[in-house]
Amino acid sequence: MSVSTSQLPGFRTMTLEQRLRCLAETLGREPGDFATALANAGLEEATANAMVENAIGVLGLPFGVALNFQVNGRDVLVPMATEEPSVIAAASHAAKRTRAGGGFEASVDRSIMAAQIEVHDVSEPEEALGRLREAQAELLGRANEVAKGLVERGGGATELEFRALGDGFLVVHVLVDCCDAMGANLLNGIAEALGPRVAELAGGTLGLRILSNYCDRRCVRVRARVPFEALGCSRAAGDVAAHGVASASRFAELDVYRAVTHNKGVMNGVDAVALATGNDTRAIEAAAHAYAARSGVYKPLATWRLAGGELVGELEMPLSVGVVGGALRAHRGARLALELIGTRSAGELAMVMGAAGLATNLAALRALSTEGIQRGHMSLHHRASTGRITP
Ligand SMILES: CC(C)(COP(=O)([O-])OP(=O)([O-])OC[C@H]1O[C@@H](n2cnc3c(N)ncnc32)[C@H](O)[C@@H]1OP(=O)([O-])[O-])[C@@H](O)C(=O)NCCC(=O)NCCSC(=O)C[C@@](C)(O)CC(=O)[O-]
Ligand SMILES: NC(=O)C1=CN([C@@H]2O[C@H](COP(=O)(O)OP(=O)(O)OC[C@H]3O[C@@H](n4cnc5c(N)ncnc54)[C@H](OP(=O)(O)O)[C@@H]3O)[C@@H](O)[C@H]2O)C=CC1
Repeated sequence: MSVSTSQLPGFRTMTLEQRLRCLAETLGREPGDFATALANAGLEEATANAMVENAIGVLGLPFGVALNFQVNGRDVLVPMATEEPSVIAAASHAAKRTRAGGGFEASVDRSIMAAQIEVHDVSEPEEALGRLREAQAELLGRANEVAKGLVERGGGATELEFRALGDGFLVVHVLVDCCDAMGANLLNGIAEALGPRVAELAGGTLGLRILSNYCDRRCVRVRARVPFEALGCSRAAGDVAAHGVASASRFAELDVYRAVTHNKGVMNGVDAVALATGNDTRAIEAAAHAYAARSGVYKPLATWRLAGGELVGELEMPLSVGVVGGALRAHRGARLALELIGTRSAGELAMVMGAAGLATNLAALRALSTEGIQRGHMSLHHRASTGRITP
């Protein structure tokens, strides 16, 4: 379901109950529906006990909504779960400013992940690779028998890759379009099903059979163009802010110590949406930082440039996220988060997550390069430390 607007005037000053009612109205739901969905932090103890081992309860985390987002022309409410004050305000703030340039434009690759099958003790790697290449059709067919459901949805195994790693190691990648799933369990199933035949063809010892979290074929790209005047209370202030953000971005490109913190600011948004929607933040983080270092030097995931009176931001990062399976099977709160975004597509979720990452990055750089981070961030920290939840 789509919302007609992600700008909800006065939302920040409402009580928690008023916010839930306002969201229900905005989404055309019964007042009270959302409160029910979020009861017990959106997760019953009995469900938690079935989800993990040795459970002793459910650990709460603040769950909020970032406003003002427009992604590919569509207004989107962005659910965020985070323990850190000022992240949701920052995202809403930057999203408000980007609206003047048309919001966020995003695109996403197909949901391609690689299942790795490793074989070692291979004495003749070149011959082994030849035999594996000849058996491609057979191996792909077997993979697609395991992933029947995916094939019916228009996905499934699409391609195989073979590499000799040296020292008798060889690895086969089964590339799979996992549609709207994150894909880990799916790919592990495929890797385990194909493993023995791959080892037989390679003439070696079967090793690991597991997906790779380095999903560099499953990237999201997000762009925002912000007119200078939208960045400050006057054209002059906007100019200063735009130049400050572009310079901060350049600093991150030149210095790894800065790039890591810069990317932490990106992940403020990405992880908060991932947590809210029940996605695997460890998988997302591992891939993001490997991608940031893909040239051999750790670089920013998002950059900002000046172009003809506009500040132009671009983010590119791998994102393996799902709107089915995983924690979503059991977690009411996470399902509510997806309902707020109004999507049933993993690609669309990835684009919203990327937009959230670019937004939190912009807000942080704008604050850092103008007044400094302490005023905005610490005033909200102070509010949290005094326990004042509602204004
Ligand atoms: C905190 C702000 C937004 C204040 O900024 P401000 O200019 O004082 O805000 P404002 O009162 O003028 O409000 C502007 C908009 O911000 C939002 N907003 C503003 N306040 C609230 C609030 N209380 N509750 C909800 N929304 C809020 C809201 O959308 C509001 O629009 P309005 O509702 O008025 O139409 C700004 O200073 C900011 O963006 N700071 C950056 C904060 C940040 O990045 N925090 C993350 C923690 S620091 C970190 O982890 C990362 C870092 C910094 O190390 C990364 C890096 O180094 O790159
Ligand atoms: N290294 C890692 O990152 C690892 C992560 N994990 C965990 O694995 C979980 C994610 O695995 P994943 O395989 O995504 O989840 P699940 O196995 O929970 O769910 C995926 C299944 O959902 C079904 N499905 C229904 N609708 C769709 C659709 N539209 N698109 C795609 N699939 C659909 C498919 O089954 P069917 O076709 O039969 O209907 C598919 O196999 C996460 O909890 C993650 O933390 C686990 C191991 C390792």
